[in-house]
Amino acid sequence: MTAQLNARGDVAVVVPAAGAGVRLGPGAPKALRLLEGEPLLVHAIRRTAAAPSVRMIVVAAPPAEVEAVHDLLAPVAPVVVVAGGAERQDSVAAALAVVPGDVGIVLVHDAARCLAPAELFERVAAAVRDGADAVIPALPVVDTIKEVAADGTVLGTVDRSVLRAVQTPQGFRAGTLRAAHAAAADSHTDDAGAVEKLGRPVLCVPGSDFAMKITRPIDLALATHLLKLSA
Ligand SMILES: Nc1ccn([C@@H]2O[C@H](COP(=O)(O)OP(=O)(O)OP(=O)(O)O)[C@@H](O)[C@H]2O)c(=O)n1
Ligand SMILES: C[C@](O)(CO)[C@H](O)COP(=O)(O)O
Repeated sequence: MTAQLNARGDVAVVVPAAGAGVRLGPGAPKALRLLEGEPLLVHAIRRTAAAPSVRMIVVAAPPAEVEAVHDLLAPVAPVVVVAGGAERQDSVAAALAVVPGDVGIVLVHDAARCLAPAELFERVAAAVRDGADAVIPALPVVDTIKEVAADGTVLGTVDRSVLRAVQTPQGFRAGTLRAAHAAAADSHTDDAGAVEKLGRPVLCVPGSDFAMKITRPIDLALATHLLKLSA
């Protein structure tokens, strides 16, 4: 595997970037849409590659865009590009399959969270290095949360003090992530969810407002502003 960033790094980052971006509206696959003139994926990989612990990056791209993504990212950082799958977890599994066996820590990071700073990668990796099997960045929930029936009737108010909004990069001992993916029978929206199903503990560390996920059109507007703050 030649696409090595920092030979002394102990972390591989898997970047699922094969989603369509349906909630963003019609257009190119989401990772290739532009934020201030550059694709989201370029913003994401630039920040990922700036984290000193990162030895290699594997991107799962839309299958029709593998060559184009390789060419796009070549000037940004050395990366391996594989074809993603139908669901996010299929894309993660495809990228994880090419991570060499001697890499001890794997981080999974959404291309859609393209402004997550290098410090966040380091915080998550450090917590895994310190002994946690699985680590997720998370923020407190700021709204009051209601449980609501299909007809709109409120069933109750949830105690938000025990809730967290979860981000990426999520970090894992490589063996734990491989075992979780191998065992995953049903779909999971994040990789920590698959680890939870193994019965293994998952640890939260503080997240970052800059790691917001670009999902809806308004998120692009918010990210444009955040990009100016982070530049
Ligand atoms: N089959 C898929 C679906 C999603 N992803 C990636 O997983 C991350 C989180 O997914 P999300 O933000 O929900 O992206 P989309 O699936 O593209 O969004 P939508 O549901 O609106 O189509 C994104 O970086 C996306 O590219 C992926 O690699 N492969
Ligand atoms: C992995 C994730 O970004 C953590 O919040 C999220 O679960 C992705 O979910 P999506 O439904 O694919 O956007």
